Amino acid sequence: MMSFLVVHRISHTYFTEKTAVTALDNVSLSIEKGEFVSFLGPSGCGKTTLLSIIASLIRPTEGTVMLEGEKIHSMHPSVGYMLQQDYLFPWKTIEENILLGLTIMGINTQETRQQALDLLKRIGLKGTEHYYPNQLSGGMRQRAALVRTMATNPKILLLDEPFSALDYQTKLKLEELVWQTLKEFGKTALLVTHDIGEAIAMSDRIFLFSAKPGRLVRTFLVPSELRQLSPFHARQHPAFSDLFQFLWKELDSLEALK
Ligand SMILES: Nc1ncnc2c1ncn2[C@@H]1O[C@H](COP(=O)(O)OP(=O)(O)OP(=O)(O)O)[C@@H](O)[C@H]1O
Repeated sequence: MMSFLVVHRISHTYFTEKTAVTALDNVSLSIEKGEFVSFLGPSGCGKTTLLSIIASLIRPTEGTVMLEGEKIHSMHPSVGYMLQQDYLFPWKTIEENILLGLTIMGINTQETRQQALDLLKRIGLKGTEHYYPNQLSGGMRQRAALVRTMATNPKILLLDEPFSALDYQTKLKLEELVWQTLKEFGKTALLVTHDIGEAIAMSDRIFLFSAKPGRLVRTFLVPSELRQLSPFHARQHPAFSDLFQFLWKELDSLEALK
């Protein structure tokens, strides 16, 4: 049976006037429904490029992406994207920001509105509906961005370093919240991160990339005792530090190659 998401022989070269940069070289991988995977690798290994290709923001030089057996060509309502910056519109309230996605997708109904506002309450933003983004902290804004991404009920969430601009404490709390929310709704998620600990704490599998050109080097299955635990608890498990050290060495040797 075909996997939920299939990335097949993707290569991508950015052409500028003077140069050609091969960001990805023949990357193939597949992800199952409900899995949480991370892309880990040195800076410039093409993680963001691959995410943008999956989101159809970039058309790859070669290769295909299939979601549930169908080729993805253009921006797809089944794919939700969450970035390092929240990209909330400053002139719209939190509620308006969240409902905007529903309107754009043509699914702004009483039911979808209610679901989005319920999720907003559940993740601790009750009472902020009529605030403007600049009246909230960075962590609160990222939570609002999560609700906005979830509101359209995407089948897969692409998370491009959504925690990296936050202070450490807020980051740990948000990792926990995102993990729990996605598990509860049975979502499939793909996280781009530089942070080895974050990748281990959140993922079922980790894809390790090398840079220049970006290649998929190895895939690691996170041990089941860690996978069952939420990120906060996984970080305290003895198996966490073993895997951390192992991945640290792997990444270090890839950095040395640069
Ligand atoms: N629009 C662009 N035009 C030209 N080159 C680009 C463009 N976007 C990315 N690149 C190059 O492609 C390579 C991969 O970039 P990408 O942003 O995908 O890597 P990354 O692994 O996400 O990096 P980081 O972890 O630093 O965000 C880099 O060498 C980068 O300089």
